[in-house]
Amino acid sequence: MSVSVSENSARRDIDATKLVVAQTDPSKGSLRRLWPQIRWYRRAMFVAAALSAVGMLCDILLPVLTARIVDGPVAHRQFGAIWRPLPLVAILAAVSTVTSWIRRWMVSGPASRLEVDLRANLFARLQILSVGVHDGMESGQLTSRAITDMSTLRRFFAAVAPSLLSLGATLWIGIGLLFVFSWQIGLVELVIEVPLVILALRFERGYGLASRRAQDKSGDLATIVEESAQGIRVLKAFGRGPWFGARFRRQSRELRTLELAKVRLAATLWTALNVLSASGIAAALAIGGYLLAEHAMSLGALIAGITLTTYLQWPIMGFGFLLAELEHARTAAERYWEVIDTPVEIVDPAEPAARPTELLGELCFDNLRFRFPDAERDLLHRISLRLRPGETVAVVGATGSGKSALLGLVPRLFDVSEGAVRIDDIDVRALRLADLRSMVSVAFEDPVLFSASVRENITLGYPEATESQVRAALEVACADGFVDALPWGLRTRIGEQGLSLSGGQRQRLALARAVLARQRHPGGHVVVLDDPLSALDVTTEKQVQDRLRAALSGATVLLVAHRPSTAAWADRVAVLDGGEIIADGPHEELLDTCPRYRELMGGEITEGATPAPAR
Ligand SMILES: Nc1ncnc2c1ncn2[C@@H]1O[C@H](COP(=O)(O)OP(=O)(O)OP(=O)(O)O)[C@@H](O)[C@H]1O
Repeated sequence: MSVSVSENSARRDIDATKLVVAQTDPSKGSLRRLWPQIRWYRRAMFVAAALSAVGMLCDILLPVLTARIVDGPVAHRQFGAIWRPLPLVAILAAVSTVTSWIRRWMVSGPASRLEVDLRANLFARLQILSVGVHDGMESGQLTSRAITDMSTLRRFFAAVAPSLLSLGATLWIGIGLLFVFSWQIGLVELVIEVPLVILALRFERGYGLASRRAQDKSGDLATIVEESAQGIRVLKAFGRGPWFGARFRRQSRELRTLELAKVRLAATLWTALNVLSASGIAAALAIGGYLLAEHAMSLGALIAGITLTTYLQWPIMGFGFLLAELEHARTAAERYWEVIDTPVEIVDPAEPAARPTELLGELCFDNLRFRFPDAERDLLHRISLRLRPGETVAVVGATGSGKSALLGLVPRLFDVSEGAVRIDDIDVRALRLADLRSMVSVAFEDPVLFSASVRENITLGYPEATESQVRAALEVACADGFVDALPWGLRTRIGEQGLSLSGGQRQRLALARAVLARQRHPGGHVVVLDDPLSALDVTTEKQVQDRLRAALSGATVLLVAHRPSTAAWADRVAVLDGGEIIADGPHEELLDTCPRYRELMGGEITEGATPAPAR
């Protein structure tokens, strides 16, 4: 795969992500850390909260008007005057309805944009995280973070956060009004707030934990679905569909248990809130009835007090629902930050070296040592190898000897632990990643294709390639024949990971992609090929090799070879054994002089083949 993709946009995204991390303080709560990122959205959120509060206030003022009517025209039997406050009642009802509509309409656009922005941020971060970090991440977890968690955050900022703000305001204004009508009823409602706050705090802790477990589990479930879709051939061939199905059912049942635990917690809270608000209404009725009997309260005030207490039932109950949503959002934000906070190990240097104006393509591995971050010992050590500009060198070694890792050091998929990889005498770590990757084209043994057209897949490293350049690259990879035979030729969309193509066809498209990326830089260029012809039959391999030689003329090529035919094609072969290069020379010469090489090339077995030593 060529890695010189959309360099400018990648650079922009990287910078944007750095900014996000710099602006946030990891010691703060996960939702509070989003505050600087949603600066542009805050106004919409506060306006939405204000509109929501206005709507609720209108609803609260209705009982006040009712009290006026009862204590005024009704008490004084002036029935003709009853109609006078009615337009005001209609206006309050209309304002409540209209503000609710405007709030939804106004906030939906910005909230969706916020979701898109956060998702883009997450994706940009994933793009710059190193291959090693990706190796340790489950694809389903990433999918659920990028899709479900971001939707949860949108819902939170669009509806939950404004409602929480307005609900708090409504509760306090409602209680204040209650005090106006009757301090006794107001006091009852105020006392109810104390257990409410205690309940909310306890619920928050328990529900937050349950919500985190459930969201993680749903990521695990997504991973199983993705793995089963990608590995459907293996599962069918080995008849292991039922086994995978049982795994899926087990995880589903675990998710159900976690979700039920959440429901139980929420149900307990809602029941407690119900009891609290019903107790409030009962107490208000008892106190109000007593005061009315004692002539210490008017009938209008009693009606207003009871209606207000009943109305405040909704904010109290709604509080429970909003708290649950708040916990979902907090968990979603936590999972978002986990990705954003993952350290980026492979980054641009602070002061990058200039890209050589005329690249010669000399590639040098300078006494390097390499160990995977989570590994206990070095995979490669004392590696020194120099490729002259335009030279083709094959790396041959036993399976697992570190050939792919060695190749991955060139475009900085991994970084050396010691020593250096240099191109034209410049340490690859001194170059901007985008510059480096535009100087290096890569094709892997396991070709990755995307669910896009054949053309889009091939031009990944050179989107502006002309039709004739694309055709030339296809011809080099001997892929023109089968591509022409596809229903829509180059425009044919291939399935996810190119699964509708054979292994050899996919490999040839990946090779065409690397060849095309090389054409973008006609001068010196470095091409890294990780055994890209392994799935081809011998005749096609020979044909591709002949064409590759012409197409890659002038480029420095480092390739992994397993077969003698591929090794013989190179100018020189480096034999990797026990983490070191034990021999280096032309294929024929090494066959004569290096027993280990003979063995690797399928000759006689020699004694003392060395595994990578412990370091
Ligand atoms: N991200 C990683 N973290 C730790 N170890 C890894 C990682 N990736 C690969 N390895 C290990 O490093 C060793 C070398 O892997 P590498 O893919 O470079 O071998 P290779 O020589 O290319 O093998 P093959 O010929 O089978 O493709 C293997 O033992 C592998 O398990």
